[in-house]
Amino acid sequence: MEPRRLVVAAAIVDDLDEPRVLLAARRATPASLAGRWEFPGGKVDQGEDPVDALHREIREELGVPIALGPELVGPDDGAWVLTERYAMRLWLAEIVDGTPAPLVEHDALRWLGAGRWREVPWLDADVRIVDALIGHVGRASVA
Ligand SMILES: Nc1nc2c([nH]c(=O)n2[C@H]2C[C@H](O)[C@@H](COP(=O)(O)OP(=O)(O)OP(=O)(O)O)O2)c(=O)[nH]1
Repeated sequence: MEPRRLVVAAAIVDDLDEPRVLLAARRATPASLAGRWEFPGGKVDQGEDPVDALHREIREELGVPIALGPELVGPDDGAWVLTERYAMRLWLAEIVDGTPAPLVEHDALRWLGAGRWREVPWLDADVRIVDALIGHVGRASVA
């Protein structure tokens, strides 16, 4: 079987030192995923460094530069298996400059406030990752 293709994504928060608000993005494509929410990001190109790929994807999708915080290390060799075809690595991040916009692939962005991080219909594979993120951030105010 082919190894899973690596996807990289960002859990963009208002403040890396004290995260309270999380940015979720609603997929516009493909039809099978449209209307579900995810962490912005995308596939790592052949030979591309994963961190470089993440900065590139966020620039393309949201139009803003980000600074990365810690990685939310997953249980599958450090990654989070999404499907038979994809596994994802996820970093906490904050926006360095500007206002994000749903430029491609997404048709809405939403800042989820404290206590509301589960309140959108995340992609199936993301539900346990959101739970882990809440545990990692580890404050009652976001749980
Ligand atoms: N970006 C992202 N993809 C996710 C998440 N959860 C999840 O199951 N996926 C799936 C959806 C897609 O099948 C795959 C990532 O593909 P993508 O469409 O975001 O990749 P891309 O931006 O490079 O798109 P493309 O130009 O290659 O079509 O991973 C998530 O939180 N963020």
